[in-house]
Amino acid sequence: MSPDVFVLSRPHGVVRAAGVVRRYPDAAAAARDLRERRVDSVVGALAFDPREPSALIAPTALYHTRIPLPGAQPTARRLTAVVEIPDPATHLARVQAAVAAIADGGLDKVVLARALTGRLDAPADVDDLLAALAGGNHEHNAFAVDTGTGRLVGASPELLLRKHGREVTCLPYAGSAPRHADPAADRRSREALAGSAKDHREHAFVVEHLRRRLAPIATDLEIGGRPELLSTGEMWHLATPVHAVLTESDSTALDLAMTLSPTPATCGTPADVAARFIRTHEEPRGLYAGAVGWADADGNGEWMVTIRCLELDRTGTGVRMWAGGGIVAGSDPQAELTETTAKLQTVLNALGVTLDDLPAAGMTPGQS
Ligand SMILES: C=C(O[C@H]1C=CC=C(C(=O)O)[C@@H]1O)C(=O)O
Repeated sequence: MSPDVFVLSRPHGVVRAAGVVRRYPDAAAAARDLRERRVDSVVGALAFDPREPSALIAPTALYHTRIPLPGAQPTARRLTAVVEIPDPATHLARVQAAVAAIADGGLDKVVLARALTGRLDAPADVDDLLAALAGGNHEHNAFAVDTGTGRLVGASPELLLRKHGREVTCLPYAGSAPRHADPAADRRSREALAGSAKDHREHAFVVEHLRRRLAPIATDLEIGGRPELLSTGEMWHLATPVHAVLTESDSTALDLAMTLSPTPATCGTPADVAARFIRTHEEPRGLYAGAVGWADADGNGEWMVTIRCLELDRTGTGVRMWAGGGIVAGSDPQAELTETTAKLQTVLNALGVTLDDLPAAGMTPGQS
């Protein structure tokens, strides 16, 4: 298994970290040590709920290369003892409850997630998994974090922030439609998303959150007009480029990640009401739906929204994966369940597990 405690592959290159100087479950302590240059860099994962433990590390060394990870074909595996958390009927009921809460007022958007756990027939090698994830999307996105109890591994397309000096770029994603192998069906799915008022509403909450958090700390703030349509191997998404120049240069990329995360791409609007809804209805998310990335003491770094991911236990056979979707007025529960299944395909494909192997899970493949 890889000796690296952290790997982030992006289209512009790979950042790796080796060795552990210190582990930080407390993100505020890591951010303070980095700001005060007590450590040179911090890598890892911020929890979704700031009150839950993060998995941050001050590593011995950080390495940058300018080439993304090469992709590789997944190794075929079997996943057994599959459990869906919650079961599909409960997820449908939660979506209905969210739509009702939105209709009652006081909540505009909430992102509801579900998890799937199981056991692989052979331990997953993190390097193989990273290569399969990087090979599954045209940007070669992939990440892996040593959490202390296992590995968090995934391929998030969603850039929370990239910071170089005072320059910041973000690429928020929200609004989704599944990809299809048949080009005509794939085009229809893309066009349906482009014309979906519900998905554009869902997307706008994320952009508005970034505007509100960045405007007070930026001299320049440019936000794209109509969202772009971008794709992963499995999904179409609406995405809006954001560019900001920060007023001051003292804050690090980790400080900024903590200011921006979680966005309404994984939590909701208003944030406190959505977070309460999630806490009441869901099992704790841990690291899913937080942020994963690196930051150095010069203030630079890059953080992705922690989606399209799974956690492997120490043995490399116990696996938990998640997918969520934004619920707004007009969301259809069955379509939301299908969307989470399509999003789970990112990690299922990389694991070499097919839906046919999951009859016990009651998962319904997206139409193609
Ligand atoms: C919360 C997830 O995706 C987010 C990112 C893109 C599109 C999303 C959506 O359309 O709901 C979600 O906000 C996930 O993949 O688990």
